[in-house]
Amino acid sequence: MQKLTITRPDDWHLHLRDGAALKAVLPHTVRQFARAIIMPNLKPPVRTVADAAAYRDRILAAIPDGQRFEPLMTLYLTDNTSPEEIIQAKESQFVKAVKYYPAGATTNSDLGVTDIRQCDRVFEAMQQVDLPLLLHGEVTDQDVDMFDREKAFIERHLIPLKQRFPNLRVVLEHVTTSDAVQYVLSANNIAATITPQHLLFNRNILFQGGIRPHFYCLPILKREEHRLALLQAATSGNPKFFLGTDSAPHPRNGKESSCGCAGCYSALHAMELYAEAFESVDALDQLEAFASFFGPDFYQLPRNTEQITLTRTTWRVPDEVPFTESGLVPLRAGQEMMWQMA
Ligand SMILES: NC(=O)N[C@@H](CC(=O)O)C(=O)O
Ligand SMILES: [Zn+2]
Ligand SMILES: [Zn+2]
Repeated sequence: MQKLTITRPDDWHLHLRDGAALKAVLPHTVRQFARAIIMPNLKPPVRTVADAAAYRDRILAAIPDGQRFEPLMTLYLTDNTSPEEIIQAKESQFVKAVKYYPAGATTNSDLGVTDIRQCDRVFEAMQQVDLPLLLHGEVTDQDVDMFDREKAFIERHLIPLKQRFPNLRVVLEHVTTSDAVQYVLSANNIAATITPQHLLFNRNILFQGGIRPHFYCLPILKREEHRLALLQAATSGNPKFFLGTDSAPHPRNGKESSCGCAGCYSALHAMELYAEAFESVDALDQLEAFASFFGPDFYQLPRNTEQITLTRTTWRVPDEVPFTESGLVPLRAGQEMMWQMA
């Protein structure tokens, strides 16, 4: 195949940041995606409908002239989120989900939830108004090995949560293990997003010839057997698995540091990265449903009607793109790509 034309996709997990960073990265997403679920982990986080409305306006103002893009907003769940805020969120129409971060699990999660069982009144309201819950599904317990934190989250928190709220619609974000795939397949009212890096790389890439901070994200890359399980899930045609890049820009000096930030920048070339992953298992015919159908179906939104085209062309990922005071290193910087968006 030399050319692939599909319905314009959406990104169901995206970090756009704010200010100059937002202006630098948004055009990359807008070039490919019609809509995106916008993560609320700003500093300070997007905690209320009023915060989300203001952030949405800043995003809309940063869209390049003549282009169209719809930011789908989320609220950042804290110990203090009220059921009333959930009802207002649903009524707002532009808040599409609530995001749970365990306190301290990942970038800007300090104000996240300290004990998920304390949020039951909020989950009750979410189940009632049918507002999806998005999970950063990792425990933070220091006694749990870094590579087992997703599995432990499912066992300790997600299974009990689904028992308490069977009708609450949940997205287990950026799944990284075969355990997560198995669990999502086995339960009702749950879906999962999958990133390009977790489809393309296993944890070896983190240490290939030296330590490689630009492949460091959370949840961390896992063993090859897990990558293969994710690739199988993404290309299976099962609507429970859909596209969410988790593109998470950090300045170069924040990544190349003695204590580097977690997050891979993939918005520059997300669809090209996914195309490569799907082609590696001869499943390009499944890309459209994963990227453009299953996400809107889960969120009960119309599918896009425009199309995009990817062509088989070799090009080199830039070493860096302009960002803030320090540049931004995209995933796979300096390497050759096989697909290009027309
Ligand atoms: N994925 C990451 O490694 N980082 C994300 C946060 C997140 O999605 O956990 C970020 O905001 O930088
Ligand atoms: Zn996360
Ligand atoms: Zn994320």
